[in-house]
Amino acid sequence: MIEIENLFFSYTGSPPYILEGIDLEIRDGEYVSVVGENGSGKSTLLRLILKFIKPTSGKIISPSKRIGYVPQKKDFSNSDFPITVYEALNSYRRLLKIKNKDVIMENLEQVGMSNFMNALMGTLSGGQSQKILIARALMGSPDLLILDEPSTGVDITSQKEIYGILKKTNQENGITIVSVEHNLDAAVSNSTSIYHLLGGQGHLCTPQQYADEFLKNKRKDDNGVEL
Ligand SMILES: Nc1ncnc2c1ncn2[C@@H]1O[C@H](COP(=O)(O)OP(=O)(O)OP(=O)(O)O)[C@@H](O)[C@H]1O
Repeated sequence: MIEIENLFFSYTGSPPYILEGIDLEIRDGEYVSVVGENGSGKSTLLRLILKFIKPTSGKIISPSKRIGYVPQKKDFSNSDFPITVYEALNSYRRLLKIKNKDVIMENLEQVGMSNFMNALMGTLSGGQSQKILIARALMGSPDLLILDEPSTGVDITSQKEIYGILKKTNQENGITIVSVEHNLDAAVSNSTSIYHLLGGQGHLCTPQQYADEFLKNKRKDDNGVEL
């Protein structure tokens, strides 16, 4: 469980705050999508949960020891430093001090990328590289998986596959997921809860409530007619 109590945060340490009095409980096994406008503090909240940064005031209690993290999409097309999928995952395996090399294949299979072991990272599509980043994040058998916009820059087919992988990871392997989402339909279809950040404050709701309260309004034109 992650417990956030009366959390305030600003990058300068003084007002104005990006996050103001956040109270949030995420139970084990949940799949929470964090949504909100650009600049509303979604990635900042993830960084706080990951302990990359500290709250200005308030508390975050997260007993998770093994956290997998999928950062915002990276560009691997740097031909000056070609690295294969295997090499990328193997160096991460060494970093985590996992002795058994089989984890590389097991995790590639889990994301449907076992045929890409020898492919250069720079040659992968956006969706394929995102799946490799998910495989990497799953390598240490995390109990908590944190993702920052998993489907941004990814084609529609790969998006479906990625959400399928995440849903399976959550439902079958019981891994808690906290994911920043710009894809609001995916957030509604896949999550168990949605955390909506607005004006520095957050509101936890069910996917159905979010769809009813917010998505419906977004889909109306300026005259209130549903699009
Ligand atoms: N390292 C930083 N130093 C100072 N300000 C920052 C830093 N990172 C983000 N900010 C500011 O904090 C605010 C929240 O940023 P954050 O990236 O958390 O928002 P977000 O909701 O994830 O946005 P987006 O949807 O555009 O990714 C923004 O005003 C941003 O400019």
